[in-house]
Amino acid sequence: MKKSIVLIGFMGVGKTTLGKELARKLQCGFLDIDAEIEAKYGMEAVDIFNVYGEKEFRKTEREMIVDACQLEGKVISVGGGAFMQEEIRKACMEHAIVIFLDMSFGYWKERISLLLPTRPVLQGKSLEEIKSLFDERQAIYNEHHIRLPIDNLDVDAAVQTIHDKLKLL
Ligand SMILES: Nc1ncnc2c1ncn2[C@@H]1O[C@H](COP(=O)(O)OP(=O)(O)O)[C@@H](O)[C@H]1O
Ligand SMILES: O=C(O)C1=C[C@@H](OP(=O)(O)O)[C@@H](O)[C@H](O)C1
Ligand SMILES: [Mg+2]
Repeated sequence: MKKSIVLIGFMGVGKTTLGKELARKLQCGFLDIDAEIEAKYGMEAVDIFNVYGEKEFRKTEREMIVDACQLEGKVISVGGGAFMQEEIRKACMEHAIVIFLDMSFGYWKERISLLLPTRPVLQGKSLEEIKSLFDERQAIYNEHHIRLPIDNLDVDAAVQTIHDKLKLL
């Protein structure tokens, strides 16, 4: 596998979880950009947003992803907001294989309580506001090479399906 694989999709759809397992199955390296950003600042994303602001988080996210997506043979999970930046979308689409993990809102909202404490972007928002954000973000995920509908798929099934789709490329 020469090109790296970049997993995109809304917060909490399983990019980090599946990325780790996919890398294990493909026997290649795994990079989670949020974990890299958190390691750089020595704090969690919620605190980076509070202390340095979202603008700084997005700048670091952009620099790291533009570099990482040009590496060979890695599975890379990016944050759900990364594709809002055109520079990131362009670099990933050019250099990597972009896989969109596509979950319906009905299914996603069952996961919300798991996500609230660690996702700064969700904090202080009503369910309607989160639904609007979810709908807005779907447009930015339209740029991808492979779409994986992910409702009802457990981690093993999702990894197997991605593996099968990659073989067809
Ligand atoms: N296929 C799945 N089935 C059930 N729960 C999942 C699945 N994938 C992820 N999760 C759970 O959902 C939450 C968010 O997963 P995570 O991988 O962090 O998503 P993301 O990186 O897209 O934000 C975690 O608590 C994780 O354990
Ligand atoms: O959607 C977003 O704007 C964000 C998603 C998060 O990553 P996950 O998609 O892995 O939760 C993380 O990058 C940060 O909290 C911002
Ligand atoms: Mg993640």
